[in-house]
Amino acid sequence: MTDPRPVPAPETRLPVRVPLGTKPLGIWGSLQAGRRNVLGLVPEIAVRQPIVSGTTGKRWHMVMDPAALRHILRDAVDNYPKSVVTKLILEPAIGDSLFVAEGREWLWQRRTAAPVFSHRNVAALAPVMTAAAERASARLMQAPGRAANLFDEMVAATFEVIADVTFSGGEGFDRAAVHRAIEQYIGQTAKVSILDILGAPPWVPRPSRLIAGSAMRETKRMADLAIDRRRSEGAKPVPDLLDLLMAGEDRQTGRKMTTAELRDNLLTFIVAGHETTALTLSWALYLCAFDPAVQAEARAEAQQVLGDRAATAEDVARLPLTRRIVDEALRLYPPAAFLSRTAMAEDRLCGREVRRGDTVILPIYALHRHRLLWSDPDAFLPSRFADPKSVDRFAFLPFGDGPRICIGANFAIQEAVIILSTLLARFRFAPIPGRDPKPVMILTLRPEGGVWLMIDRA
Ligand code: HEM
Repeated sequence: MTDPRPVPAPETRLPVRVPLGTKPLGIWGSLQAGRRNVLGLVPEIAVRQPIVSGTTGKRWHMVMDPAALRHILRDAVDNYPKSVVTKLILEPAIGDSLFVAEGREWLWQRRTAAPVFSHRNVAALAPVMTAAAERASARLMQAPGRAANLFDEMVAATFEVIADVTFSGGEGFDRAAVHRAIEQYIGQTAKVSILDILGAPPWVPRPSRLIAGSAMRETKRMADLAIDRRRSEGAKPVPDLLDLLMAGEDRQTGRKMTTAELRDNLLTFIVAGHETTALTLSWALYLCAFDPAVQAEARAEAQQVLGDRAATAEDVARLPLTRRIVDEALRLYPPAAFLSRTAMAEDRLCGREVRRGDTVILPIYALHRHRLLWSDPDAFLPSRFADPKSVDRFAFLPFGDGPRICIGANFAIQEAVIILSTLLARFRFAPIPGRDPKPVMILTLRPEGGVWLMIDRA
C-alpha cells in the first residue's frame, strides 16, 4: 500500500490525541459527547488548571493537582469511595468483588488477594507470558510484509495469559465463550454508562445491560463449575491464581473465599487485567511505529538481551528502554483514563468547596498531559522516565494510588515488557499512512478501528 503524501519527520509531529472540549456542554451536549467519547466531557482547560468544577445534573469536580490527588487517593481515602457510577457499571458482571467492594468487605478481600500478586508469585507465572509472546510471534510470522491489526493480536495474547493463569487446567471452561460474554457486556454497558456518569438514578432502564447480562450469567455458571471441579481435584503442580486464591485466607479473621467470591474475583482479574494490558501493548507498538529511531534503539536492546529466544521474568530488569516505552504509552494513553469517586463528607480541594455527594473525577488522561507537570506533554519521549525520581508520584497515575492501587500492576508491567521486547526483537512495525488509530474512551481508552501497522521481519 503506497501513499503519495510525504510523512513529516516525527520530531515535527505528535502522536494521535483526543480533542478535548472547548465549549461548555449542557446536559444533552454532555450526553452526546460522552456517548461518542467519555473524554469529550473533559474541557481543554483541564490540562492547564489544577481543578475544574461544574454542574451537569450533579455537582462535579475534575482534579488534576498532584497534592489534591494524594489527598483523595491516600490521606482522606475513606471520604472518597469509588463512585456509584463505577459500581452500577461493574457490579452485575463482577459482583461485590475486590474492584468494587468498600470498607470491611473490600479490606478482607484485598488482604487475601495481596499475597497472590507478590513479586515471587508473579515471577512464577512468567512462563505463561513467555509462551503467549511466542504464540503471538508465530502468528505474526505468517504475515510478514502485510498489514495487521495489532490491537486484535494483543487482545488475543493477553486473553491467553489471563485465561491460563486463572483457570489453567481449562476444566471444561469454554474460553472463547467467556471472552465473547465479557466483550459483549463491556460493549453494551459502555453505551449506557454515560447515563450513570451524569447521575441518572438506578431505576432509569438500561435495557442493553439486561441483554448482555444473560451471557455473563452463563459465564458465572461455567466458572462455578470449574471452581468446584478444582476443589475436588486439588491444586495444579504450578499453582495458578485460582489455587493461590483458594488457599488464601484473611490472616486476621481466618475467613476464606466461597465459590461465588472466588468466581467474582477471578472474573474481575479477567475483566480488569486483559484488555488494559492489551491496550498498553497496542499503544506502545503504535508509538514505536510512529518513532522509528526509538523503535530501532529498543530492538537493539531486545536483540542484545534476548538473542533468538523470547523474554522471561529474569530479562525484565535488563530491558530498561522497553520498560520506559511501556511507561510512556501508559502516560499518553492510560487505559483507565477517567476514574471517579463520590465525596462522603464536606471538604476543600485546591481551595474549592466540595459538598457531600459531589462527584470527584480524576481525569488521568488530562493529568498525564498537564502543561504545568510535564515538559512537551503531548510528545512521545520515553527518556523522560530515565530517572524515575524526576517524575512526581501523583502526576503519573496509570494504576491509581493509595490502598486501592491496581493489585495487578506488577503482573501487567511484567507481561507488557515480556511481550513487547519479544516482538520488537523479531519484527519491524511501520505506520500505514491515513490509518492512524483514533483514541476513544468508553470504559477504557481504546483505539477505534484498531491499531493497523505494517509488519516485517527484523
Ligand atoms: C496495564 C494494565 C492495567 C491498568 C492500566 C490497570 C489500571 C487500574 C487502575 C487505575 C485501578 C484503580 C481504579 C480506581 O482507583 O478507581 C486498578 C484497580 C484494579 N486492578 Fe488494574 N490495571 C491493569 C492491569 C490489571 C491486571 C493485570 C489485574 C489482575 C490480574 C488487575 C486487577 C485490578 C484489581 C482487582 C483492581 C482493584 C483493586 C482494589 O480496589 O483493591 N489490573 N487497575
